[in-house]
Amino acid sequence: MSAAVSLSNVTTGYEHNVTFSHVSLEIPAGRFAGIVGPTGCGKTTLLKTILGRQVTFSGDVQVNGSSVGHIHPGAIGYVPQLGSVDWKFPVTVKEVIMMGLYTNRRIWPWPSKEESKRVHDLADRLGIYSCLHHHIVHTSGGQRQRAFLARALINNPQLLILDEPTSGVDIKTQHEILHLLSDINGEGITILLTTHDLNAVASHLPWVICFNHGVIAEGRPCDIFTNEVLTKTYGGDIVIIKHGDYFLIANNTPLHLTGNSG
Ligand SMILES: Nc1ncnc2c1ncn2[C@@H]1O[C@H](COP(=O)(O)OP(=O)(O)OP(=O)(O)O)[C@@H](O)[C@H]1O
Repeated sequence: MSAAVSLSNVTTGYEHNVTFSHVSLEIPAGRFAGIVGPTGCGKTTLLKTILGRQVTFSGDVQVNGSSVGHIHPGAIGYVPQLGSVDWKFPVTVKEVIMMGLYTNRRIWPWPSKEESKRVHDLADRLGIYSCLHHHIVHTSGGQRQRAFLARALINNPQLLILDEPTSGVDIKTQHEILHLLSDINGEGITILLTTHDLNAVASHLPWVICFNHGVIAEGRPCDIFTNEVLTKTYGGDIVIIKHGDYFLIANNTPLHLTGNSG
């Protein structure tokens, strides 16, 4: 497999603070990988580095064999953390999807017939056709995630990057989103996402990268999710419950349930 993403000795951060240094990482084309690690460990910064939106202090970042500064804006689809989106902005689901078309620095703002068809086809495929004309504020977390996924896919990217696509939705919607991403990956699109949900990674993703200001380990979840690696990544308090081929990762902090006895 050729590399969809290649980081060589990359150091980056904000002003004088280094977020990670001398990171080297290769994502082969066609991979479906999840990046996990504690809050503030640099996962979003890593994604922004791959997107070419993060100033690097040193090192080299390549996407599909080209330096990240030289790739076509539509070549990477990006779904940001939806927690950072201003939902009061008056747009419909259809307008959110169409925003993806404007990366092409076009002058004419209206979609062509062919682009309109693409918007409708994608909405249909992602299960949001019926809410295309709904204001985004009136949609559910799962529908918003799908709308932004459609926006990211509208230019037929080879690489799809998602920042916490499973946060803020219920377990069923999480599974649906991960199934959908797995289908999209099956069509040959490389997918890289971040998540805090280790169990979702364990059950849906073929590859995991444990990150904490650098790559701690990477591999198949069944090989990588060990006490040793998770302790190195999170600093402890993680237990892994194994049952046959299945495993469950839990926080070791005792849970004190308060009763209603008053
Ligand atoms: N724009 C910014 N300016 C200054 N520091 C920043 C900025 N964005 C992030 N940081 C800092 O860089 C570090 C890494 O942040 P980053 O958002 O990459 O972590 P993360 O692993 O994605 O966190 P989370 O899981 O909470 O989303 C943190 O210490 C954060 O405070």
